Amino acid sequence: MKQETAIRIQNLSKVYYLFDRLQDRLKELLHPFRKKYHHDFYALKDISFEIKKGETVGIVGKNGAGKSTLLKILTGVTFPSEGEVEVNGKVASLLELGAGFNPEMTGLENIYLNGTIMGYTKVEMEQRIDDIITFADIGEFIDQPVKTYSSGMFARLAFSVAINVEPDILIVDEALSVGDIFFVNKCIDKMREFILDSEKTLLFVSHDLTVLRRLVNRVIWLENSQIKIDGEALSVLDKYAYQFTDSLSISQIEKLNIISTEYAWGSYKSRFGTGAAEITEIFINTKPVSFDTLTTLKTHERVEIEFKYTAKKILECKPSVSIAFFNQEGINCFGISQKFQNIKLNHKEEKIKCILNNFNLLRGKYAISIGIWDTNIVIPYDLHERVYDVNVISENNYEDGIFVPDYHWEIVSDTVENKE
Ligand SMILES: Nc1ncnc2c1ncn2[C@@H]1O[C@H](COP(=O)(O)OP(=O)(O)OP(=O)(O)O)[C@@H](O)[C@H]1O
Repeated sequence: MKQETAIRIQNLSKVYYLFDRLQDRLKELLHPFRKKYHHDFYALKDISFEIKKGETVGIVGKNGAGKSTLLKILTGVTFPSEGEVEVNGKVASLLELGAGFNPEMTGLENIYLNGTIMGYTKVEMEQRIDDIITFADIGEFIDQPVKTYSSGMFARLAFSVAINVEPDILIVDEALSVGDIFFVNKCIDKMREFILDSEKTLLFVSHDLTVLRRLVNRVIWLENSQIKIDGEALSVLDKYAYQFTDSLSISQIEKLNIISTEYAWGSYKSRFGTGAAEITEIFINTKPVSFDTLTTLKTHERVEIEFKYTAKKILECKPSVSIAFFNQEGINCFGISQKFQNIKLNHKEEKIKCILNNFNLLRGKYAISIGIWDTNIVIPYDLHERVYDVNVISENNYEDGIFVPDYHWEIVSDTVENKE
């Protein structure tokens, strides 16, 4: 079945008129022969893309790249200078702080105001009001004017309204960054619930690449008002992140390709790299593992992770290898790497083993990434990103959290009982 279009943008540009001096604006307005005093500034230049229903799309780019302008056009807050915009479905948005809210009205009044803007009747909003108030969790402030809210409280209310009005398309612009970690996680869970429905579309702008990795399966990278790359999330995010490493030029970044999509069946699993070397086999505690095995590990036990690799061509550079464990929230619980000065990258198969003497992650599901890289761990040759699933069992019920340090307890007080 052909997926329907949620958003289609064609040759979209947004031009702002910039004036060197304040009075130039007035001079231009009043000039009898319409003399130009401004120069054009393109916040967006000739952007085209299509988003299908059910897609979850992240937008990244440095400050001023044009991300907010794009979302403002999609939500009708501002208009395009050129090009076409087509949006199919009910849109709820969480744009920059304050947008769509009346500061003089209470939180409760603003909920109804937003509902009306979205096309809901008062009765329809009354059916949703309890859910909105419960999720926002801002206590008695719901009856106070929103001008008295902290930025975090404001984001709570705005997100709660946006997610609870059952939109077809949810557009979120960075606003969550002001929320505390608990609220941000709560919002991410809610957005995951939202995108489970294959008809729903999410468009999410963030500078937080970890949050994006957890949420989206496609990323559009904006640079200098244009699309630089539009593609599979993990691949684009990694390329985006690499630009911040001094040692890699943009031309090298362009050469990074997904070498296999063999494992890319979950939104968090992928395999990519330049392909100069390839990991061929992986064993955990001597058992071979693949993308569909689930390995059980026990806290405090010795764990051995072994892998084989071969290089496709002879490389001068000495390789580095890495292993990382991610929990279900996508948090990197630990990552360890090693440079090997004494092995060469050539056609010979090499075997590497990492021994974790006292494995200290606590109960839960984790995904392991394993990679072979250049010496500085900047260019991946073959990176299996969160491919190998493990289930960790912890027998001690008095230990909880993500990991347990190497510890013991001692009684240091000098009481009679203790001396016995
Ligand atoms: N009303 C305006 N008048 C003139 N220039 C504007 C206006 N609004 C935005 N711009 C400019 O357009 C460019 C894109 O701005 P935009 O807010 O879309 O960037 P962004 O990618 O969202 O940045 P950030 O990450 O800082 O939020 C910037 O250079 C900004 O200065």
